[in-house]
This record gives sequence, structure tokens and C-alpha cells, in this order.
Amino acid sequence: MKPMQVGLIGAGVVATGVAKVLERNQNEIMRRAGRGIQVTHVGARNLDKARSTLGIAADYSSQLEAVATHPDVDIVVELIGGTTLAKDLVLKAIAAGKHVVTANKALLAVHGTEIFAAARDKGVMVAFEAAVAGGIPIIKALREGLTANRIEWIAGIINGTTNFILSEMRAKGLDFGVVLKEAQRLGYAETDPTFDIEGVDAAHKLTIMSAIAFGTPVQFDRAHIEGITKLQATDIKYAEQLGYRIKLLGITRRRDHGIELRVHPTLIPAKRLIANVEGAMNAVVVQADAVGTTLYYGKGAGSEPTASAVVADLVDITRLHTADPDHRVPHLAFQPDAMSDAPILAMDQVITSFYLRLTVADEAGVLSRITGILAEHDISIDAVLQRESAEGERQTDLIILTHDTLEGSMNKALAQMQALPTVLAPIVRIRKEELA
Ligand SMILES: NC(=O)C1=CN([C@@H]2O[C@H](COP(=O)(O)OP(=O)(O)OC[C@H]3O[C@@H](n4cnc5c(N)ncnc54)[C@H](O)[C@@H]3O)[C@@H](O)[C@H]2O)C=CC1
Ligand SMILES: N[C@@H](CC=O)C(=O)O
Ligand code: NA
Repeated sequence: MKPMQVGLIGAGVVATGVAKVLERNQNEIMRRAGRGIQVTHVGARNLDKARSTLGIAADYSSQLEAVATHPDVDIVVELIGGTTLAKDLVLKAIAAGKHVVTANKALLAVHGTEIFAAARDKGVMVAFEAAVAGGIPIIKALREGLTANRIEWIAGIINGTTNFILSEMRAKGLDFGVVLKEAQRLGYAETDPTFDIEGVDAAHKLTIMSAIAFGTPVQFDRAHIEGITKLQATDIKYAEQLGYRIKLLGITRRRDHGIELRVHPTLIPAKRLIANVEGAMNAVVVQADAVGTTLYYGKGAGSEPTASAVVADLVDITRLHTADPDHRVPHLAFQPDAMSDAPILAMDQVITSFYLRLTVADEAGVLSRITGILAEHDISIDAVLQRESAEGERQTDLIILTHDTLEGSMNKALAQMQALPTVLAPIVRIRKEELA
């Protein structure tokens, strides 16, 4: 049988990995897919550069749209990133009856609903395993492997760049900027690395996982997003003293009245496996009713790990290409007419626990005033740590860990505590999850 013909758009880090993996493993891939898969067309900005980085024989063109709609192309692989040109090309490819594979989480988190609907109308597939946690087959796990389950929550380290930065800063005491440059050099970071460090990339991925887990449309604009740029070394140190690690977590959880969707630095008990995920590695914990807790771990970024997921999607599409569209795995796991309208909860409706660091005057009665305010808002305390102040020092650090509470109650308590004359600096608040 004639090989499936692929139009590859983009010739960067991931595209290079795709070319290499397809070439190196072509025999095995053919045995698995039942027919060959070949990149026949490449769309790129700089053709000479693309030819030399990809190193494959194909028709190279700077007319990206022509590649996306070429009559000889069966599957379009979009690897340019961004949400404007990429959206246009993906929709044009779909309209031309092409299946699409993309690693572009930004595109799907923002425009997924429109893209999946267009694909359904045309009877083509849009596959995106590489878009969440790179090489870890988490989309397949959520959409197919766990399909018997009611999923309760997902918590993940889903941005390699920030986990790499936090790990290197903690282990080697390196500077934020130095480690970010190294992450860029290694090909982990987004074109605009603020997407990584401000938590936006993690929120894109979390939005996609949440939609698949709970059968809701993708709603990136409802996600609460905090990155790691305001995190201080002092808090990483105090968290360690209390038996916790701080990670940038994406958390989505089913509650009675809606769904939590949030990305922020989070204290996790150091004994949990996920707390020990270091470097650019990703890990996703899924809590589901029948299977219990499962953990998925692996490389979430980088050329070949991401290509592993892109090529797996190419094989999937090749296998399913002739199947009746109504009997294929739905894009977001649930049938389109059975989607839920559960709302994404506003952040003050979220239930979580907290780490607080207060810089306070070292005098009698301060602790009781603070615990009094927390009690007034029904916030119970899990642990308190007070730094021994040095001889003659008039202020100290007070660290408080709370039990679960409504974020809205904590906001009110924080405003009251901050107004106390004995609280001498802005209070640091980091959320904490026991993940059990
Ligand atoms: N690098 C990684 O580890 C991972 C990347 N991704 C996603 O994969 C996609 C590709 O990422 P990378 O390969 O890392 O990016 P990259 O920056 O290395 O490559 C992007 C390619 O697209 C081309 N391109 C961009 N805009 C273009 C335009 N307007 N016209 C023509 N060509 C254009 C660039 O010249 C380059 O060849 C992105 O959506 C990214 O978020 C997903 C998972 C992991
Ligand atoms: N910039 C991303 C790349 C993979 O999605 C990351 O650092 O995880
Ligand atoms: Na993946």
C-alpha cells in the first residue's frame, strides 16, 4: 500500500525530531501502522536552513498554505506554534480534508472548540498528544486508558522549563536568569519564554486535560494563572523545613458546583513521588474512582521526546484513517452531544490549603492576633514555625500552614492580617496540596 503522505509545516526543534524518528524507526513504524508514513512536503520560512536541519528529501516550499492543502498530502503536521497563522493553516488543512497532527497547546487551549468542530464536520482527525506533557502519552491515558473512570482531579508538573529552573535553583543555587537561558539552549522553552515562567504554557496544557477529563469545552480564559517569577528562595527553604517542596502545578478538580482550573506554585509533601520530579521532567497524577491514583512520568519537552508523541499520532491516524468517523475516539473523549456545562469555578470558590509567611514585629500577642483572625474565618491551622530572631532584632518570620479552606475566606483573612500594624511586609501566600 502507498505510504501515508505527510506535509510537515515548521522546521524547528520538534520538526527535526519528527524527521529523525520517522527515518530511524521507519521499519518498526510500518510494521505497527500497517503502511509507511513519509514526509513528502515541507513548509518552512527559510528553505535552505530547513533542508539542512531536517535532512530529508521532500518538496520544500515557503508557501505554507499550499503545503497544508496540497492534494498529495494526507496528514498535515503543524509545528510552527502560535495562534494566528497556525489556526489559519489548521482550519484550511481541515477544510481541504486533511487529518492534522499538532503539538500546539496554545492553539488548542484557545481555539480547540472551533477546530474540533470543523474536523468533525469534515470527518477528519486532529491529534495532539505532543501538546500536553510532550512525550508522555497522557492524552491517550485520559481519553482511552481511563475511559471507564469518573476522574476526580488531575495535578501535574506540565512545564519542563519551570521545573528545570526550580530544580537547578534549589540544587545548585543558580540564578533564575542563568537557568532560563540554559532551558532555552536545550530547546525546552517556548519562543516567548514568558509563556513558561508566567504559567501560561502550563495553563494551556491543563485546559486541554481538564476538558478531556470532565467532558467540558476548552476554556483557557477561565484558568487562574500564576507563574514562578515572584517565588522567593526564602519560601523554598521554609517549605523544606516543614517537609514540603514547591512545584509549579496545574490542578483541575471536580467540585459539587463546578471545576477548578488553576496553575500556581504549590507546596507538595516532599514524600510524594511528584515532589521529587526534577529537571525538565514532567509528571501528571490522576485521581479516578475505579483505578485510584495513577502517575505518568517522562520527558515533557525536547526534540525527540516530543516527536515521539507526534509520530505516535501519525501512526494512530494511519491506523484509523479508514474507520467510520462516528466510531473514532472523540477529540475531547466525550461525544460532542454529551458534553457537560459544569462551570469553571471563580478562584475565590476554590478549596485549598495555604502556606503563609508573615514578617511580624517580635513582640507578645502578635501570634494570637493572627490566629484569631484565621479562626474568625473558619481557617484551621496545621503547623506554625517561628524563626528564632537574632540578638537585638525587632522582627521575625512567622510561617503558618493551614488546612483546606475556601480561597475567598483566605483572601478576607489576608486583608485583615495585612492591616495589622505588627505585620511589617506584604504577606507571602503559597497554596498547598496534599495530593492524597
Ligand atoms: N520544543 C518543545 O519541547 C515542545 C514544543 N511544543 C510545541 O511544538 C511547536 C513547535 O515548537 P518548536 O519546534 O520547539 O519551535 P521552534 O521555534 O524550534 O520551531 C518553529 C518553526 O516554525 C517556523 N515558523 C514560525 N513561525 C513561522 C511563520 N510565520 N512562517 C513560517 N515558519 C514559521 C520557525 O521558523 C521554525 O522553523 C510549538 O507549538 C510548541 O509549543 C510542544 C511540546 C514540546
Ligand atoms: N516550553 C514547554 C515545552 C513543552 O511543551 C515546556 O517547557 O514544557
Ligand atoms: Na503527551
